Amino acid sequence: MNAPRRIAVLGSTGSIGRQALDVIARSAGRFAAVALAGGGNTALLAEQVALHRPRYVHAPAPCAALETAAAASGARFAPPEEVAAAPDVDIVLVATAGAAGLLPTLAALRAGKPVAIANKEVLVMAGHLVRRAMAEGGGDLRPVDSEHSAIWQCLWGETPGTVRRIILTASGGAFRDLSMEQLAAVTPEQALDHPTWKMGRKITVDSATLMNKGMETIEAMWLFDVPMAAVDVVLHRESIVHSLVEFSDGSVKAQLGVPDMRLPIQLALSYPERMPEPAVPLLDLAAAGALHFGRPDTERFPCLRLAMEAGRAGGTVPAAMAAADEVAVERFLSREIGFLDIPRIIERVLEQHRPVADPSLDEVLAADAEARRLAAAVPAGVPA
Ligand SMILES: NC(=O)C1=CN([C@@H]2O[C@H](COP(=O)(O)OP(=O)(O)OC[C@H]3O[C@@H](n4cnc5c(N)ncnc54)[C@H](OP(=O)(O)O)[C@@H]3O)[C@@H](O)[C@H]2O)C=CC1
Ligand SMILES: CC(=O)[C@@H](O)[C@H](O)COP(=O)(O)O
Ligand SMILES: [Mn+2]
Repeated sequence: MNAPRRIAVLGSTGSIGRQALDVIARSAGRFAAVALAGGGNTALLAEQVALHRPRYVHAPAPCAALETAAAASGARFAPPEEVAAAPDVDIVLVATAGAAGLLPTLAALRAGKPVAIANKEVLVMAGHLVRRAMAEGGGDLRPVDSEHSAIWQCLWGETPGTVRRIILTASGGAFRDLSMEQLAAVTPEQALDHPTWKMGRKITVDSATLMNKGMETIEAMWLFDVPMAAVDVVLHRESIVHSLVEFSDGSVKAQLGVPDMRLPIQLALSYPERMPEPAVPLLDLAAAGALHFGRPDTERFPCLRLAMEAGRAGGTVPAAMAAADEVAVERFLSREIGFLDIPRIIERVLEQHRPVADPSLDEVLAADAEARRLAAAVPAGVPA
């Protein structure tokens, strides 16, 4: 048997990270977790280190249990940017939430590594820098986000230049059937109750506002090198059709499966091979019965429109939007603002943002910091 692929799992304590470790543990030695990086949940990270015995570990503030587990397993503390470029790492899975994924992604691509990219904020903030790092270092991106994994698979074997339209499916999130009046009164607990997927808190709220889908339109532009005009969104309640590609001749291809992230995670790690065994329960279409499709409503869910406009504007606008969204979602989760304040705050921040075209990394980070400051200062309940 071949030596295992050595995987750095950045964000190993999160929803994607934990599922990735499950995929790795079940891979019968095809994959090994050689680096683990978490955030504040150092107790879980310590357990993961004891189980997977990685070479590298990282947490912003390690606890005693993590220090002990690392020493016992011979793991060395190293920052994610160093791990991402280490010669004894074959693939970097970026499953850190938010802006923290940016520097390791750039480091891995500049070092010529494949990056299994779950973190969409990285592409939203700085897709142009990501593509530049790929060109400089020769690294490549393997989409983990379910829709983009679907599109990736639909494109395998197709002739470049034949894509007419990328069609992203959206579940519609927790509040897809609510009126504006009802949306004004929803709680964080209700927002976190996603109808089809089990995910981290931030992305689950983004799904409820349709910001997740908006960010995915920008993610698709950078991953598949298409303009926003070639990206479309269709509502699909069941999350079984993960996305579609329409080709020049009118033919449409889709990828289907049960809503379970272990499949796209596994595929990004095994590429270009498919694993011999399924990572997830098999799809039973007869049991599913009916699949539904519809148009998204940007009146009730303006974040989709805001994100698509930001994607068209480019420069620092998507970075400012993503940063404002991160702050607004955090404020909503801590009950400081209402659900409908999320798009209002983002819109208010974007009105005040002074865009920079083709920004440097420093300019992206400055736009991010300024948008966070502005978003924290917008009071609740202010009309856009
Ligand atoms: N969950 C899903 O099914 C999907 C997720 N994605 C994307 O994948 C990414 C991760 O999502 P998800 O797993 O749901 O998120 P989670 O919130 O569950 O996990 C986030 C991970 O990032 C770590 N983290 C957060 N902030 C920091 C920081 N400042 N520095 C270092 N580490 C940090 C967390 O550490 P800790 O928990 O220890 O604090 C955790 O390991 C997101 O970008 C999301 O959009 C995309 C498609 C599907
Ligand atoms: C699993 C995954 O890829 C999520 O990004 C998912 O797409 C969220 O569902 P929504 O379609 O509700 O945004
Ligand atoms: Mn997705």
